[in-house]
Formats: sequence, C-alpha cells, structure tokens
Amino acid sequence: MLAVRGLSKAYGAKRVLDGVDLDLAEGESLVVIGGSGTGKSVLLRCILGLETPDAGQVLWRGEPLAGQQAAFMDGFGMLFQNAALFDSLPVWRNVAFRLLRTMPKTQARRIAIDKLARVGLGPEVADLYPAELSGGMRKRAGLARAIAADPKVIFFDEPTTGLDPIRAAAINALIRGIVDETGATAITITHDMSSVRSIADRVALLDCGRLRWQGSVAGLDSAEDDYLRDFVAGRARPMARGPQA
Ligand SMILES: Nc1ncnc2c1ncn2[C@@H]1O[C@H](COP(=O)(O)OP(=O)(O)OP(=O)(O)O)[C@@H](O)[C@H]1O
Repeated sequence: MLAVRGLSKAYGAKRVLDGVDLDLAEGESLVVIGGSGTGKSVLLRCILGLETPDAGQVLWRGEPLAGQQAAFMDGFGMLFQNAALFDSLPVWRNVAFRLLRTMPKTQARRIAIDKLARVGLGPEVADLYPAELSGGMRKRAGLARAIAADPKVIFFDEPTTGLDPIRAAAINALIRGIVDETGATAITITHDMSSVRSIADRVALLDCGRLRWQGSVAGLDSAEDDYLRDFVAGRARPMARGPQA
C-alpha cells in the first residue's frame, strides 16, 4: 500500500537518510525505532511530503505519492508528538478541525464528541481549552483528532513522549485498539519499547541512515543484531552512532 524506495536526504554535509527501503501492507502497523537523531522524523516528513528527498520516492498504491498528495492527505490522520492542539480553540473544534470544512457544525461537533468518547474523554471535555487539560488528556484529544475523519492511514509521532508509564500504557492500548477496530494502516515512530510491543505488527530499526533490521515483534527478542539487542535492552553503547557525511 505504501512503499519507500531508495529514500535519501542530507542537510548540508550531513547525510540523514541513505537509501531507505520500506514496505507497508494495508492494515499493517509498522513501528520505526532508532536512536535520537537517526532520522525517524525526517523519514516521516519525507513520507508526508513535508520534505523533499534528495533521491528516492514514496509510492502510494503503486504510484508516486507526489502526484496524488491531496487524495493521500484526505485519507490520513496524524497524532503529533506534543499533540499540537490549537490553544485558541476548544477541544471539540480541535477534534473537528478537518470535519468543519466539509459538514455543518452540529454534525461535526457530534462526531467530535463520539471520537472523544472513543479515547476515554467525556462530553464535559468538549468545551474546555487545551490549556485546561493534563498531558495525558491532551494526547487523548490529539488522538481523537487523528481519527476524526476515519483515516485509512494514521501516523503516530512519539505517542507516549512526556507521559508517565501508566498513561503511556493507556495511550498504547488505545492506539492498538483503534488500529485493530478501524483496520487502518499505521506508522509509529518511537523510542519507547513499551509502545513497540503494544502497537507493532512489524518493527523497523533505523540506524546510520538505513533500515538496519526489520521483523516481527516476536523476532525482537531473538534477533542476532547487536545494536538492536542493546536498543531493546536499553544498554549503553561505547559511541554515538550516525551516518557518515
Ligand atoms: N531541517 C533540518 N535542517 C538541518 N538538519 C536537520 C533538519 N531536520 C533534521 N535535521 C537533522 O537530521 C537528523 C535526524 O533528525 P530527526 O529529527 O529525524 O531525528 P529523530 O530520529 O526523529 O530523533 P529523535 O528521536 O531525537 O526525535 C538530526 O541530526 C537533525 O539535526
């Protein structure tokens, strides 16, 4: 459904992505892991068309995504790292942001309240402002916004950053539940191994600008790759890793 072919991106002399190949099947949940600064966000931005790669392309249903960006964007949802809610809008308008372009306010509000319920937030939250929410509630509201338009593809950017382990587990469980329920294709980027184990069907490890390892969640624990083993176990390595310029 979504394929990345030979994607490369450098900033000046710094090569961040160096020929990344990736395939994502319809309904699959892929989690991309990798150390800080390994290019996970750059990969996501290239897939979303927010960055132009130096080489390579992203294919959507077998055709270059570049030529069908508008259709792709209509069918995608995204949970941003910090939830990225608009502070000047009440929660329901944040959730309904895209819906309000295509339907009457009462209908959009009703859907927003349904989506808030799906992520465990009651209707009393609808008229609050983002500043009145806790970090966990903001994430939930961001998640409600990501699923508001019933997307076919959902991107989760560091979904548990800033949450305590209990709230993080709740968000992970919600994400997995939503992905299973809707059949959406999902790409998550994270360093949080609890997210990986909760959310992923398949895991891809980005390192030195390339995909170093791909496999199932079960395969994480039996993989031979030493960097992956250290990453999964949270073990320190002797030197920082990065692609060579
Ligand atoms: N617009 C930019 N201009 C220059 N360098 C950039 C730009 N965007 C990213 N980089 C560099 O690319 C590298 C990869 O960044 P990226 O944000 O993708 O890392 P990441 O894997 O998402 O890290 P983290 O897990 O810490 O968020 C970093 O060294 C970063 O400084």
